Amino acid sequence: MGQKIPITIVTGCLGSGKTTVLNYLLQQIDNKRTAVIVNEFGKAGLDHHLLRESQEKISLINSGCMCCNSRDDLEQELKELLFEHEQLEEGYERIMIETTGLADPAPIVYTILNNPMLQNHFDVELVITTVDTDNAQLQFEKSPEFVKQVSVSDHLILTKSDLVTDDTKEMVMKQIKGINPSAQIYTALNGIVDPNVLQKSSAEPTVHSLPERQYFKGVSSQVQSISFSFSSVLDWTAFTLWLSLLLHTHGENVLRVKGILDVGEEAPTNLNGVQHIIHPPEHLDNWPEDVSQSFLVFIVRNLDPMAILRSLETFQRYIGSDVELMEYQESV
Ligand SMILES: Nc1nc2c(ncn2[C@@H]2O[C@H](COP(=O)(O)OP(=O)(O)OP(=O)(O)O)[C@@H](O)[C@H]2O)c(=O)[nH]1
Repeated sequence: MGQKIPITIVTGCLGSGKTTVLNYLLQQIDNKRTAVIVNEFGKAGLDHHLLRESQEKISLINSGCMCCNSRDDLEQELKELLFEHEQLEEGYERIMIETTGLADPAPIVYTILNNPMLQNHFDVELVITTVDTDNAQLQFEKSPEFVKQVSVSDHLILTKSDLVTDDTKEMVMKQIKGINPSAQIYTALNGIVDPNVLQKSSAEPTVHSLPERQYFKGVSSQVQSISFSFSSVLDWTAFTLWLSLLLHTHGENVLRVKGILDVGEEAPTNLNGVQHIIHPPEHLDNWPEDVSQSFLVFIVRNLDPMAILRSLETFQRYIGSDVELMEYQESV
């Protein structure tokens, strides 16, 4: 089997600038080797037309929101792209999926990870969320999807900052850091963004720069993050058993879990999960700079983070290492 084809999911609230950013990025990369799947809500899809000018291969899934009811479509679309990929002299280098503004990205990731065939050929490498700075305040308060999109993202792109004051931009920045301290933040002006936004950083996840506690109201008020460190090598089997039990019971409320774990090999294992979905763990080549021991970060909603600590402490005998609380952050 060849290398897996990386998938980038671009999500963000309705009208937050996903298509604008995607259009720009497609002009910056070898778009002949990039396939784009656009999922639009409603029968008359528009974004794929906007993208078509810059793009050879573009598919539209418009039977509804992909996270709710179009997962079969997505599966089918990816299988077709794989078939094409194998026919092409130089196959696809990357697949980009633009979701509807209503989408919770987690089920999309789940569709891919839950299908052995897709899992063998595709790797969900990045989730990118566009954040409309002008509307972010309202979305924090009113849209649980928005909070989920921010929570599960690797990279966040602040859009439309030309429409707001510097103070508003600063506040939105603090709010999104409060929800997802480890995401990297970029800014786009009318879609123009640093193309490195498409590169997964080797330093992710980062828990060393957790921001100060932020205060704001809204849906995000129930979102909290907590991180732990481990003093010695972890027993991987016991650890995954513990994590499976936790996610089985509380998966809905665990928006994100990330970690760098020492499981007794030369370099650590990168753990990455979105809600109850855990990506296949990735063996890193080296320890990232500034990281010398295992750590784990959770972003949770409606779940007492201290319950995770207590549970870990109960299990630490089996996991093989003492656990220590690193950071605890409430978004309220
Ligand atoms: N002023 C300003 N307008 C922007 C910026 N980025 C995008 N827009 C505009 O915002 C509107 C919505 O942008 P789209 O890229 O269509 O947003 P979208 O997220 O793809 O929209 P949906 O697919 O409907 O969810 C368009 O009119 C864009 O021109 C920006 O940085 N500044």
